[in-house]
Amino acid sequence: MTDWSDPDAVDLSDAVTFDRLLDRAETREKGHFFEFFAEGDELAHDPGLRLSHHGSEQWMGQTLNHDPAYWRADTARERGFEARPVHPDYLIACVMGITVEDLSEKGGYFLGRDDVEFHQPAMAGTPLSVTSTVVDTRTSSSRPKYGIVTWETEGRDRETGETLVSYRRTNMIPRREPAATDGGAMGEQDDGGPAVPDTLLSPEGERFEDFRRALDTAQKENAAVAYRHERGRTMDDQLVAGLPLATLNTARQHHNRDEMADSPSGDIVAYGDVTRSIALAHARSDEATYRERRFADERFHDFVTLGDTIYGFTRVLDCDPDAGPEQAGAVTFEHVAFNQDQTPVYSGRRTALIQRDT
Ligand SMILES: C/C(=C\C(=O)SCCNC(=O)CCNC(=O)[C@H](O)C(C)(C)COP(=O)(O)OP(=O)(O)OC[C@H]1O[C@@H](n2cnc3c(N)ncnc32)[C@H](O)[C@@H]1OP(=O)(O)O)C(=O)O
Repeated sequence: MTDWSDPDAVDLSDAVTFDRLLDRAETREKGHFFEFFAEGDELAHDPGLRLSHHGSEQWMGQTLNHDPAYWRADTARERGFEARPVHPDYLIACVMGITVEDLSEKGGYFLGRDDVEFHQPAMAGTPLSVTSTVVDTRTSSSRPKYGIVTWETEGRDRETGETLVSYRRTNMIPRREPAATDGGAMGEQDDGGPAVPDTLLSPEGERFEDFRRALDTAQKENAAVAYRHERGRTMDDQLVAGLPLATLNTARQHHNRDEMADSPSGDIVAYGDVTRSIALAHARSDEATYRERRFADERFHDFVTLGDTIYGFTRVLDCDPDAGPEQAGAVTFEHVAFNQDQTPVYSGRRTALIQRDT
């Protein structure tokens, strides 16, 4: 009988032999199918990511986030931070990146996020501890090969236990066995198209008062405050594969071109947090941000692949002069990331503190 543990028993460098072996081999799987998740389950994510200035600066540079408070200690102190924090987009991308191995590595898509709250600034050197709870699971009525899972996730400082960021996130997750569904229903089409305001106003400057004046004017004129941002950023390898890998995000969608060739996108797709961060950077370049507060109703509407260019569009929804410290007021925006074909790929509501006139 052949001793198959003998290193010379099979020649692994022979392509025909190797092909036959691969056909017989079981794949040691990563990630979980939809059926794994049950409401109430708690998962502790274990990768050892430590926030760093290097990671934050790499993220900010690549996504065009140039707010000096996250680059320079003196501006950080002027803005009321004890020390220079890491960027909140990098923080949330790291917290979510760590969870991918347990929650979404099997594939499927990141559909949206809600109730994003930044509890306190996060500092370089902080080791992360991240936990998630399954809050909802349901069958997708339109895609029998997928289920839809919602988790609540909290990212904490592993040493102090303090919560840094929390959110509720929804993904499409492949099922091990397809479900029987009616294939989904088509919504009714409106021939006339939705109503849009005749006039879109832009704030004259980048301070809280500029946004407030523009909103006041818009209300009197039956207009909306909404504008485009000029910059665009084309998705290259560094953005699509490099940044998610740097956050330990193991989703194959971002770095395995072989697997993604047969998927609906036909190629690797950008990490939703990268797409979002680019559109937010475009918006922040036209405002005097003081602090990020929260995000709601974030949705990822379409794929972003290599070579797509991401632009930004912003609508101003509300200005609250009483919600911030002396130096700033709270503005709620709706931001949209769109591609070179003017197709929206991300939208979300953001409340940020914007500096007042000095
Ligand atoms: C991280 C990470 C992964 C990523 O970052 S992946 C990159 C970011 N995400 C994407 O690129 C996804 C882009 N979106 C799409 O391509 C399409 O939305 C998609 C997923 C192909 C679905 O297109 P549809 O036209 O079929 O979209 P529907 O609006 O009909 O939605 C399909 C079902 O999903 C439900 N749904 C959609 N959004 C949400 C949401 N925010 N919350 C809850 N449920 C949502 C919708 O109700 C539909 O349900 P059915 O029962 O009717 O199927 C990572 O690994 O985590």
